[in-house]
Amino acid sequence: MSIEEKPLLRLEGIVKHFTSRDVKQQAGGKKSVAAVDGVSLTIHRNEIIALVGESGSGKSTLGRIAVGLEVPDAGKVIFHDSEWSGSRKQIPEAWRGKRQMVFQSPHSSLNPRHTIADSLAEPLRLAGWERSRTERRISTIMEWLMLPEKALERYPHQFSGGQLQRIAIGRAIAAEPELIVADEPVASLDTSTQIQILELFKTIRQETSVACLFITHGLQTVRWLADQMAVMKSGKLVEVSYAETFFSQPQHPYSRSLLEAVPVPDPTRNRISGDEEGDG
Ligand SMILES: Nc1ncnc2c1ncn2[C@@H]1O[C@H](COP(=O)(O)OP(=O)(O)OP(=O)(O)O)[C@@H](O)[C@H]1O
Repeated sequence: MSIEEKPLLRLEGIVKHFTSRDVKQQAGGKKSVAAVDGVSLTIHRNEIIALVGESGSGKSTLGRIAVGLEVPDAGKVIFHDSEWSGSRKQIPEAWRGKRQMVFQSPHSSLNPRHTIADSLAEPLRLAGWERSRTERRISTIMEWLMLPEKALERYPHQFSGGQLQRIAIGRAIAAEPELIVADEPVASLDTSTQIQILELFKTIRQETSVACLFITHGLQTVRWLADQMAVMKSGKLVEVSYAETFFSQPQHPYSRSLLEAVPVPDPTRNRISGDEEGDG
């Protein structure tokens, strides 16, 4: 895979504070925690960056800022050549639908009363796609998800957790976004199901030019998926390295401690073939 030189998204000096209720009560005044504290990060088309770090280090907040779900207190979000640092209402119209989020729970993005066909078609309808193009796109996505066409008429409760997460990812990529932020998309799944989701991200990368910021606690999860590893600690980015370098020669002491704490198996030895969940 070749990564184009021109950045797709640049985060520059991003700062985000939250007022902590606990701190406020203890100190009797208004205090805040810096969830993100001066972070700059660049992502290119077709690139997968894994964002790792301990719980509370600011990964989700940075991801939410990258897709426009959270407004930074300071810093700039630059998408292609246009820049945003204001309120959510001021997000440039041309950015609409170009950045999508995948959440840990697929239930956050799938309506239990909608069929899978409706859930996949909705973003395309909002983007103004015509019917025949919509149908072709949905067929393609179902192939990537490895689900049969007949699954389109079913409802979320008729699928396993892993299948639902694949469908939620399919919905996120349906209208051809340029960036996906996936926030712990495999955290609640068993190992073989996790591998299926990671395989799906690989397929999406092969078939499209979408970039992905993949937030995870699990270093072993992203070893064979990520191009770059970005490591957050206490709201700051302490290392951004190519994955190969990161796993062989981590630069920052915190990266080394993360690697020491987690066994990193060779995923090719655990790879499964086929879909253990059947066709739903
Ligand atoms: N809406 C909010 N209101 C108040 N504090 C928040 C809010 N969102 C995040 N925080 C705080 O900001 C800090 C960073 O949180 P964030 O969820 O971004 O970290 P994280 O690295 O994604 O953690 P995790 O891996 O546990 O999801 C934490 O101290 C968290 O409690």
